[in-house]
Amino acid sequence: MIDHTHDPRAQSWVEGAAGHADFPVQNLPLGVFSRGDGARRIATAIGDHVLDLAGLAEDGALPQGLSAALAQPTLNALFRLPEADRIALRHALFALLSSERCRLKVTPHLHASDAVTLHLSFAIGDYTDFYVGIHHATAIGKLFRPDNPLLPNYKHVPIGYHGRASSVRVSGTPVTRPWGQLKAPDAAAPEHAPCRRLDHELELGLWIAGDNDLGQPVPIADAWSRIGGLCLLNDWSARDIQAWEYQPLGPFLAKNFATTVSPWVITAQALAPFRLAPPQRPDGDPAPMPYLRESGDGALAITLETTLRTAAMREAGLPPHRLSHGNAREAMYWTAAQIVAHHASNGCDLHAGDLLGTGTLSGPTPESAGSLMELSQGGKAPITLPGGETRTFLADGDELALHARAEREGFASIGFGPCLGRIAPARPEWA
Ligand SMILES: O=C(O)/C=C/C(=O)CC(=O)CC(=O)O
Ligand SMILES: [Ca+2]
Ligand SMILES: [Mg+2]
Repeated sequence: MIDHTHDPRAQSWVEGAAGHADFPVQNLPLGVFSRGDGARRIATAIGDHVLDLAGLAEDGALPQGLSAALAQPTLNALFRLPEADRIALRHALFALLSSERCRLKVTPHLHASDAVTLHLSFAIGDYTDFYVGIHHATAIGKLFRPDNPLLPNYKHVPIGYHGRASSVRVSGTPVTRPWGQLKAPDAAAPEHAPCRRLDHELELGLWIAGDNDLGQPVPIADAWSRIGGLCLLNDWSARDIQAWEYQPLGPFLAKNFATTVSPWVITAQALAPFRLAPPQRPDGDPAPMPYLRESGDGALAITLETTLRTAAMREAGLPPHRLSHGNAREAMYWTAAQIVAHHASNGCDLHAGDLLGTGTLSGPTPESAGSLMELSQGGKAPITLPGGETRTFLADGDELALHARAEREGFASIGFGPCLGRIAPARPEWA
């Protein structure tokens, strides 16, 4: 059901918010900010401002039952509450920000976005990364396993691996080039050295809401109610370390040195109008098993983009260069709800603030590839950048940014805000 918070004609009185590219009043994402040495506080974004929800709640301007959760330094407590509470919060914020009469009450709690620091929005209990991008799985499979690109289980079971929550950081945190055991494709023996094939992976992150007890699966019909919201996620990947270490147990140190997420949680409520029918599965593909069978609207009308700006480009005043563009609907073989239902189908308990990555979201065309490994064809086809530099993988000083936008005819489009990381040089040798 579409409610009035999605009315494309609605506008906020906050200066610069009407028609804002990312944060018009139809978005109302949730996040955590601080000012100076101040404490972390929960906020929403409106135009080029953040609105302090803890402050508004202290003034009694938000539903009373939310005050304790809104006084926390993370979103965990808020996303442990029933979905109805976050719907009530969205409606209250929409009313406060779209009605001119509320200007006096709200204004003291608005802060310019460029005067605040944004933080990781949750204390992340667990992080799991899936592999739902079938075009990515096929392309990267060819590079890692030329004889055996898409493994026979892929179209039956959503493949995933357990990631590492401790090294997830918010957008803007530098990413230090990792050391590792690695083996160049043509080398006879492995060595211990800084990664030479540092890559990004363009993914969506799902923030889990609510809790299920150990032993209690999540039926597919309930899976969307367990998705609190989405963010962008960059699963930085050391391809030379990965190629050497990943068999037989899967990614380990090639992936867990850093994962970057965008700070704002684009809520499930904000995304409701952007849920669409998934693309038809090709003829001959197996139907999903009953526990994964979803009614009609599991795909997401979200466009995706990756940009790169090197140190030399910054120095020369050149803008970021678009590396890829595509969309989530075309990229995802399994939906957000299917990976939640699958994850809990053995009784695994998922908790508010857990993070699930979709897997790399590459489209079917070369320009929509979600990693440099694909864009440079395994390092064989260097990419030429404005200014004349070339890249196969990331160099020190490179700044890689992911962007996403939910877009659909008849609705105000809403942005995610960037998910960005700059590569810092490897540490000096320590051993
Ligand atoms: O095909 C492989 O062996 C490995 C692929 C990955 O890099 C794993 C991964 O992180 C999943 C993904 O992002 O799609
Ligand atoms: Ca990944
Ligand atoms: Mg990672």
